[in-house]
Amino acid sequence: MSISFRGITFRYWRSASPVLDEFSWDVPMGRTVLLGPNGAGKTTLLSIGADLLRPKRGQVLLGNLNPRRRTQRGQYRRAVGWMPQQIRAVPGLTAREQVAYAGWLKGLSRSGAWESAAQALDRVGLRNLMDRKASELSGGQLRRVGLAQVLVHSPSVMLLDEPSVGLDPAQRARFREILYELPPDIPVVVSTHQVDDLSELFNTVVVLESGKLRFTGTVEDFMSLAPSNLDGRNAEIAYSKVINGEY
Ligand SMILES: Nc1ncnc2c1ncn2[C@@H]1O[C@H](COP(=O)(O)OP(=O)(O)OP(=O)(O)O)[C@@H](O)[C@H]1O
Repeated sequence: MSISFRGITFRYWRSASPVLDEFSWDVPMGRTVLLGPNGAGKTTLLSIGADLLRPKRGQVLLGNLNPRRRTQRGQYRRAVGWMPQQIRAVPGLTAREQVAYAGWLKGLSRSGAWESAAQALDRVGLRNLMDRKASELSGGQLRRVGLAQVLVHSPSVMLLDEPSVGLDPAQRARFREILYELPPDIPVVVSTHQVDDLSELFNTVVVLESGKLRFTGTVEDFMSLAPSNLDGRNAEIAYSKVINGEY
């Protein structure tokens, strides 16, 4: 299912200027990395996609589903997998209960959510900790619970806000594998500041700055903005060129 942002204008309460102004973007299928400086509007954009923030003007559509229509809102939200920057432990729940609860909220049956939670936690490498209270997990482990909360209900679109921050190298590698295993025919948007392994992982690069799309293209197009033979710094150079308007 395709997701698109159409003419979105969004301003935080009491802010002088909008974060997004008449912003439009058709999110491509496959894995897209969303880059951009601090404050560019990445979290705001993804939160609108997850229907957690409501734009003043414009709309976001998932196929024909419009979350502004009350009758379609539930279906829209169930179809979107959203991983926020901060994952909170639900007090009193184990990791498995927390993930199962997320699955149940997204429309799975109780027993389906329970089974699916175990599988999702296994995928993120937390099988042996799934009966531990979520509040007793480390920050990195809790982030993996957050990812499991997305995987548990097999969504039609995934919006992941800085999902690999705080993961140790082995878990970061596992995260890359999970991304790689996702079906190619759903849009997956990953906001990140890490540009080290773009070409292995992503189909599309998007750079957002001051609420505007400064670049959108394939990883090859993006990397070609930097001169060759830079020993792995190509993505950083390409990113700087886009941000400095040098291409
Ligand atoms: N709750 C809020 N109230 C007012 N302004 C906000 C709020 N949240 C974010 N902003 C502002 O909106 C702009 C976009 O913020 P946003 O968090 O979307 O950026 P970002 O690209 O995700 O940044 P980062 O890379 O630091 O996570 C920033 O100028 C920020 O200060």
